[in-house]
Amino acid sequence: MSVNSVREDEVMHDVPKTATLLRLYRYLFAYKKMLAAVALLLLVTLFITLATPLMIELAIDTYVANSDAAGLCRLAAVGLLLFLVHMVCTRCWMRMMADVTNKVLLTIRSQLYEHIQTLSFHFFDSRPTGKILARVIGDVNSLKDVLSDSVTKLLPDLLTVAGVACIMLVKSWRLALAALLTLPFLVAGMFLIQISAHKLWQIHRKKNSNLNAFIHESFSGIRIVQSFAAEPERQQDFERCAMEYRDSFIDAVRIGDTFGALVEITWGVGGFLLYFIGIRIIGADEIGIGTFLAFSTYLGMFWSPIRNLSSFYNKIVTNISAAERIFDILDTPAEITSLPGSTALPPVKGEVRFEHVSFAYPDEPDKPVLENISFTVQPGETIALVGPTGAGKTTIVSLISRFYDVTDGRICIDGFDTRHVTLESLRRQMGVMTQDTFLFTGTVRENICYGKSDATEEEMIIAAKAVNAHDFIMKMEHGYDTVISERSSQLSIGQRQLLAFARTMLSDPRILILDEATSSIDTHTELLVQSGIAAMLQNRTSFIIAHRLSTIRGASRIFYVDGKQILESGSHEELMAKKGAYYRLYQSQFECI
Ligand SMILES: Nc1ncnc2c1ncn2[C@@H]1O[C@H](COP(=O)(O)OP(=O)(O)OP(=O)(O)O)[C@@H](O)[C@H]1O
Repeated sequence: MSVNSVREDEVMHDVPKTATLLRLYRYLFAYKKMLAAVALLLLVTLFITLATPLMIELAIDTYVANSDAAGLCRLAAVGLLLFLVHMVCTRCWMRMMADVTNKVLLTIRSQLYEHIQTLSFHFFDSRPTGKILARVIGDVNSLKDVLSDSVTKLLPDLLTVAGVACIMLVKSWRLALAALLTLPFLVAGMFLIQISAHKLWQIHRKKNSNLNAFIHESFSGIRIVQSFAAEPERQQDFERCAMEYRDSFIDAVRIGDTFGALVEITWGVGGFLLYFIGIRIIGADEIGIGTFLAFSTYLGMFWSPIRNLSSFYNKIVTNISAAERIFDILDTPAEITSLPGSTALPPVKGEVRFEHVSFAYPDEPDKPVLENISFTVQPGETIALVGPTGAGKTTIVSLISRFYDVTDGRICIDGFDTRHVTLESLRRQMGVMTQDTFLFTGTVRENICYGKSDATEEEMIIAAKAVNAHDFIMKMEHGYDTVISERSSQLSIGQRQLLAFARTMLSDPRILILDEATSSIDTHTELLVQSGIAAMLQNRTSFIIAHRLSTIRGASRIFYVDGKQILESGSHEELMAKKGAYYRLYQSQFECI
């Protein structure tokens, strides 16, 4: 199976940067009215900013030159008023933009989460969970600045540059051209730099993802790490991942920094050309001192937004790879979905029929795990699946819940092809319990009612009593309101299983799939678990990957799975009498129990 590991960089499809950017901006355009208001406020502030040097020019060349104190005071009053308007407008657009940006991030994150939930097991099988976390959390966060700066910096800076250039051209086209002569060099330089910068930021995002995955994996498996005293090795691996992360960051930042240097150089040369051409070629006497002063201020006003634009461009190059990674997941098709025209599966009795089913995992289509399997299980039957490890027992039960689609043949529940009924209606009638009993952080009550949130107190207690969970729950500090954590170290393995049984019992599935845990638990809990299982099996069709002797013997039929087939099927007595593969397995494994 090709699995992307914590040590391996993810493979991404190349998507044009402009396409990614436009797709990102579509989220912003959903807030057109707010953006229009922000743009209006920005225009007001821009107008005031652009008018300031003209007011200075007016003050010096007219009022100061003519010693007009009254005129100067009137101009100062107008200046103060404009300053206040500028301040209020700035506060308003900043708030509105922060609001829009946060709403967009929430939308993207929700879409990601919703989409990832629909993805098949194949998606989760093929990458570490930490890499998924990196996309939902880190990558989404890094879009924040791009989104907000696109409106608050890009728009005013572009308008400022255009406005200043126009004013400069109108006032003295020769001075303006002299000052802006270096601009084409800047644009060409930035284009060249961004090619390598984008690649380096893509690498950095992948290293960030590896580090996330490593940390997630290490702490999820901390018990194994500690029990093998493997902390030093893990530490070394961590340092390697962290160093790769750091180095990739330094490489990317270094090249990103050249954007700034390029702007400073072109700005400096532009300034020199302004003074050189202004004084030496045009002649200082042709230009008034006020005009020269205004021009110098405009030069700063022109290059300062250019510097902002270059750092914004740098930000886009830095973060576009995060957007690419987000859209990469959003574009991953949900392989297992309700097909168009699917109808809801009506409440079933529980007949399960495999018709010539073959199956290969999506990553290894040439290696079939099951070949041409056919059987029918009647409602209420208990089927024990046994066989050597890797034979395909888990695969068979995964196909019943449609966690994967069959490669060939079909699976019917009460005569309905599982691919032609809605996924929700199918899975709502199934109870799947794996060996790894997963409990959510929350109260015991929330965990039991997970599949049936509207269950009454009485229903919940009946379910817990039926599987022998009630007594130990009542002994817990707060009974059903005791908070347990995902790992719930305060619960034994057997108790965790009993809680999971109660959860399944309450949801009352017509078809139960149970991967029996082999873990050893104390004799008393073992007895409770056994009778819990017996209670769950009543009145429903059950498939159990069986390890317990009591389950195997009590099953209606046993399927011995091996060589991609169900080699033998029948009751315990029938298969023992046959003296075949099941008999040998039983002799070798179970006689010693
Ligand atoms: N997600 C997967 N992708 C690719 N191959 C897989 C996947 N899961 C299992 N396999 C392969 O399919 C085969 C059957 O696996 P399966 O888990 O069904 O066996 P099993 O009989 O349940 O084994 P065990 O008793 O050890 O749990 C094995 O060869 C296994 O390597």
